[in-house]
Amino acid sequence: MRVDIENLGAHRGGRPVVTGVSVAVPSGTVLGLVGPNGSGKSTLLRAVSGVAAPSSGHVRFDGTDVASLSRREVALRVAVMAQEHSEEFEVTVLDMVLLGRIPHGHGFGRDSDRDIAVALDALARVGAAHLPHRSFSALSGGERQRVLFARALAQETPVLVLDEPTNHLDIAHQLELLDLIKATDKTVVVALHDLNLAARSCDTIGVLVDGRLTALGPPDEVLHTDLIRSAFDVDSTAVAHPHSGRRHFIFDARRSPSRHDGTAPDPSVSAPEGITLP
Ligand SMILES: Nc1ncnc2c1ncn2[C@@H]1O[C@H](COP(=O)(O)OP(=O)(O)OP(=O)(O)O)[C@@H](O)[C@H]1O
Repeated sequence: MRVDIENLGAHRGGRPVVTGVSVAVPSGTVLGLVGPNGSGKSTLLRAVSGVAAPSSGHVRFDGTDVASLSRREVALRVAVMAQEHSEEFEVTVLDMVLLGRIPHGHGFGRDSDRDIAVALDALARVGAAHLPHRSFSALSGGERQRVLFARALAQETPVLVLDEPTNHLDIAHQLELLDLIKATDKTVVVALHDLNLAARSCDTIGVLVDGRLTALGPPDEVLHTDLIRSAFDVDSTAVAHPHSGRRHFIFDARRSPSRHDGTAPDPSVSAPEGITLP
């Protein structure tokens, strides 16, 4: 399912925090959103998933404006994994994943054999096949995160909106989850903080700074040392991965905050021998 974000604006706490964002996400591709803390990634994702109405612009799923859809119609199209979770109530892991089946007319004890099979399969896909009868509130942060991703998968939607889904995950589970995202035929919009993992996992990268999309394109075109310096105030060195040849960043130092001051790249910074700068 194609997702079109058109000239989107969004408020938070009565204040505009996202302005004029336009991105077309072709069906089956992964758009990664990166940007500093507070740059508006979660706010944009809330608007894209229909959780909060945009203050201006449109989000369309295969041409249909999200604003024209009922909550159930939205939930049949997009599954959301939010950053903050308030799911502290006592439920088993299996029941938590079965909540993803509610838009299909099931859930709350009316689960069919298929619903349970879908939920167990989703748990197996995120490496949580051993957890279904545990209490959700007694899980570790990383286990919870994987269960919530399983719930999103169990919703069987063509679109996934994921806000920092790798939070709390150990490196093996980060890679596993991102590989699952990459392998799925779903359309995915995902906020990520790790630029190297984002480059590895996303077809397109959008960089948000102060609520505006400052760069958009394939990872190799968008992510470079100047961009990292201007968006994050961080000096970095780009190296070619010895096996894949893919560009990889080593983060050298936090600069004193200087965003938007037009600071030119420091000419004294050069590549160590054997290292390729972009
Ligand atoms: N509930 C809220 N009420 C008021 N302002 C909010 C609320 N949530 C976020 N904001 C503000 O909106 C702006 C954008 O926040 P948002 O959470 O979208 O950024 P983000 O890029 O997802 O950040 P992070 O990387 O820290 O998760 C920030 O200035 C933030 O302080």
